[in-house]
Amino acid sequence: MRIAVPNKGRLHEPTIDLLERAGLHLENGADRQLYADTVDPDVSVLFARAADIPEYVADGAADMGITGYDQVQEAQVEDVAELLDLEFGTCRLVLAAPEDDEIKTVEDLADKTVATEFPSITREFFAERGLEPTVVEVSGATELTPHVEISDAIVDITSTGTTLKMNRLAVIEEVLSSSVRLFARADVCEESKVEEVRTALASVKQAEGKRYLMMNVPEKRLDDVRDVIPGMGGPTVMDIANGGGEKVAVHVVVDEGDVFETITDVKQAGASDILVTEIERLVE
Ligand SMILES: Nc1ncnc2c1ncn2[C@@H]1O[C@H](COP(=O)(O)OP(=O)(O)OP(=O)(O)O)[C@@H](O)[C@H]1O
Ligand SMILES: O=P(O)(O)OC[C@H]1O[C@H](OP(=O)(O)OP(=O)(O)O)[C@H](O)[C@@H]1O
Ligand SMILES: [Mg+2]
Repeated sequence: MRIAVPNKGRLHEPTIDLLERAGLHLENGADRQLYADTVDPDVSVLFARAADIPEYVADGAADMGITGYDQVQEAQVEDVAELLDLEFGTCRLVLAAPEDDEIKTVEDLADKTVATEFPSITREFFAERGLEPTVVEVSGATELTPHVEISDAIVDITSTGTTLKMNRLAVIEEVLSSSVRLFARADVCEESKVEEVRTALASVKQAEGKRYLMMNVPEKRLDDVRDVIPGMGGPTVMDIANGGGEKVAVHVVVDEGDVFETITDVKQAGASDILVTEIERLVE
């Protein structure tokens, strides 16, 4: 089973980090190498450009892929299925034109020129409105093109909006909203290794923003503590070895945002020896 992952750019690091946290530690994958092994002898990694990954998965160069939803849509590949939203690389593809221009609506672009790194998505966006502007494909610095008379408007990625602002461009409409996805070729989706990888990555996402709380509670106060715990599926209660049967250990998973309040509440309810730890993975 081979997973295609971004070889550079802003998605590279977070993707490798995610694989590592999922337990798929990379081996022999020094910089600039095309392939890397993982600790799992049945899983290897292929490094590729973010834009090429959907094609590689569809063609069989890899079986699974991790890249932006925008790239998957642009590649127009058939027979690949999305398995998981990895919730990073969050951005929007937007149609934008110079702030001081007379172009204010999608319709204003009917006979105009739009520059983009995403020609398929752009053509489809306009076609849905019965419009067919000239679409010019560029491979970067799209935001400059309206200012050098290559285009009247652009379809490009924005997240903070800084680049658009710097180039005095205003959003006309959102074309697509994107984040990084895990996907696989349809013919391998049912394979157990694919499900294993999906579960491992999902478990990392599940654990994000969660904390594990452990505490000791006098048995007679257990109900009071239980009442103030917001955790998932209720706490786990265990006898403490040599605890004389008077105290029990309570373990619970809570949202990070609830930790502060929960500690105060359980303490008041009689808990002591409270420990808070991070969770690496959580398989529900
Ligand atoms: N500003 C951004 N904020 C969040 N996600 C982004 C942003 N820019 C790009 N992305 C996401 O990252 C993907 C890859 O973009 P990136 O800029 O890393 O590569 P690239 O410039 O296409 O790669 P290359 O350098 O190989 O041409 C995009 O398709 C999109 O999904
Ligand atoms: O809304 P913002 O936060 O300003 O982000 C938008 C910018 O981010 C991306 O470029 P990137 O930084 O990846 O550079 P690139 O053009 O070299 O890909 C994208 O192409 C935009 O130019
Ligand atoms: Mg980029």
